[in-house]
Parts: sequence; structure tokens; C-alpha cells
Amino acid sequence: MTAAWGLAGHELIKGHGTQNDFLVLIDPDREVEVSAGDVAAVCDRRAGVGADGFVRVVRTARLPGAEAFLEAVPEAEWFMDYYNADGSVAEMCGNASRLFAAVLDAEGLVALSDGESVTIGTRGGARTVTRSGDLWTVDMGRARLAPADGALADPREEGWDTTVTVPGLDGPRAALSIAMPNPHAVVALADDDELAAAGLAGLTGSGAPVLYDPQPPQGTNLELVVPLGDRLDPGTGERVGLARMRVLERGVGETRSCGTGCCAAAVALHTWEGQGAPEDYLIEVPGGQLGVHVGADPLGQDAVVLLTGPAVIVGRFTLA
Ligand SMILES: N[C@@H](CCC[C@H](N)C(=O)O)C(=O)O
Repeated sequence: MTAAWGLAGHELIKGHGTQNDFLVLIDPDREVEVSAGDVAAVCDRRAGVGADGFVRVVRTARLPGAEAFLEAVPEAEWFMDYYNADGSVAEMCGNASRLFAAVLDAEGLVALSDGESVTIGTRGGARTVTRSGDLWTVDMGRARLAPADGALADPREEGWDTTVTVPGLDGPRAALSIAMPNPHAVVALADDDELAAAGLAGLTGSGAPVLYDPQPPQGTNLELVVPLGDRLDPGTGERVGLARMRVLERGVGETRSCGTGCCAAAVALHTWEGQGAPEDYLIEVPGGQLGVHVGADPLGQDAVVLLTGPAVIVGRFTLA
């Protein structure tokens, strides 16, 4: 007996970025029917292959309604068609975008030597990924404050715009909402004991028992962050902010890393510290460490957040 799914017979690539793992389908001409049900089935860790997300590599020109986007960014030949493990779509995935570039190179679709870049399309806009040996840096675009309805006039003043109640942690906690452009709510915790006490394991990343007030209309990813101060970078002499983080991803559950989540956490840390805050951050997640450059004014009009980390291709296989 073989599994009954619409992706039967297709080759997939398995890979990860700091253990945020993905299944990648190469479908340049958009010939494969990808349904939410099939994505959920193949991402299931028991009955399927198992992954936090599913990515289709497709030519941007093959997407319905992509003309205006391609006119604005003609170099974005390839589009990252990204799905969460439950089959829902998301605007952006930082870890998958590094793997996407590594797969383009490994599959011979775009040759990327050290120092070379590729611009890809995502639902959140164009993103440029640059190779530096085994590391990849993604230009994540602008961070935006995403205050929930009825929130504070300028959350930068207070440092928060919403509250979240997390199993295992007492009381509602203040959270700052940041869009990368996918939604994130960042909560600062006192120490590692609190981080360990948060009952994220086994949650689905959708709805109760994590309660937001007000409820983010499109749902949100949740980052629990322990600030660890900073250290001097011996190379640049600049301060580097340090933090440890756990994440509950929308449409997935707790994952071992989240690239957009690390960016949101770094922007929140910078916002909370205010003027003179570090422009670079190292965020430790259960699956490794990611570097985030936020610049001096990460929420400014021209700001660009940069995410740096590894991308690992684990193998290729064919679905029965
Ligand atoms: N793991 C990703 C984020 C994936 C999307 C997220 N679950 C959402 O629904 O917004 C990352 O590395 O950024």
C-alpha cells in the first residue's frame, strides 16, 4: 500500500536552515497541483515525510497575476511558493529563502559562487540572497510595526502593543508586534528558567491555548526572547547584541528556528534599548544561531534588515 496523495511520484529535496526543515519541489513550469491537503500530508512527521514547511521552486512568470511584480523586479526569475506545515501560505520564510538559493545553485538553475547573489520572488516581495561560503545572507527588506487594532499610538514609546498569555508563564505578557512582513509578536522573558517553562511543545501554532489581546487578525508567530546583553565584535569593535529564543510558528507549532522570527526579535531588542543600541545581533535558537543586522533605524523608511545563516541540503527522494 502506498500513501494516497496528489504529489505521488514527484521528487522532493529535504533540507533545513538551523533545523527549521523544509521539503522542496522543483516545478519550474507550475505543472504540479499543490493542494493544502497534500502539503499537510507530506509535512506530517508520522504519516508523511515530515517538515516545518513546503516550498515549490517555480518560475515567477508562471504565476497567475505576476506581470506587475515581474515588470518591477524583472530579475526575480524564480519564486519561492512557500507553505506552512498545515498547508497555509505565508508571506515570507527567512530560513527557507536561504535553502531556496542553495537549491537553485545545487540544481543548476542559477550558478551562485562565493559573493554572488540571486533575487527571488516571495509573497512578501523580492528578496536578494547572497552567498558567502556556506553562509547565506538574505536582504529581508523593511521591518514594520504591526500594532493590533486599538493598540497604543506609537508602540515604540511603550515597547509593546499587545499582550499574550502563554501556557506555563504567569499572567499576560506584553508583546511587540513586528511584520517581516509576516506577523510576529515578540515577548522579552527574564531568564532561561522562564524560557524553559513556556509550554510551547505540542502546540499547533494556531489558536488556543496561546491567547492574544487583541487577537492578531491573520494570526501570528510568537517569539519568546531572553536578552543576554552584548559583546564586542573583535573584528569591527562594534557591540553585538545577544539573545536566546524559542518560537511558536503560525501554521506549524514550535520549531527549532525561525529566520523572520530572529529578525523580529532583533528589531524588538533594538527598539527596546533605544538610541545607541547594537546594529548587529546573534540570536541563539534550539537549532543553531542566526545573525541579524538591523542598522541604526530598523523601522525607518529606507531600513533593510539582513539575515545570515547556513542552508543544508539533506537529500533527494521520490514520493511513492
Ligand atoms: N520559519 C520561517 C517562517 C515561516 C512562516 C511562518 N510560520 C508564518 O506563518 O508567518 C522563517 O524562517 O522565517
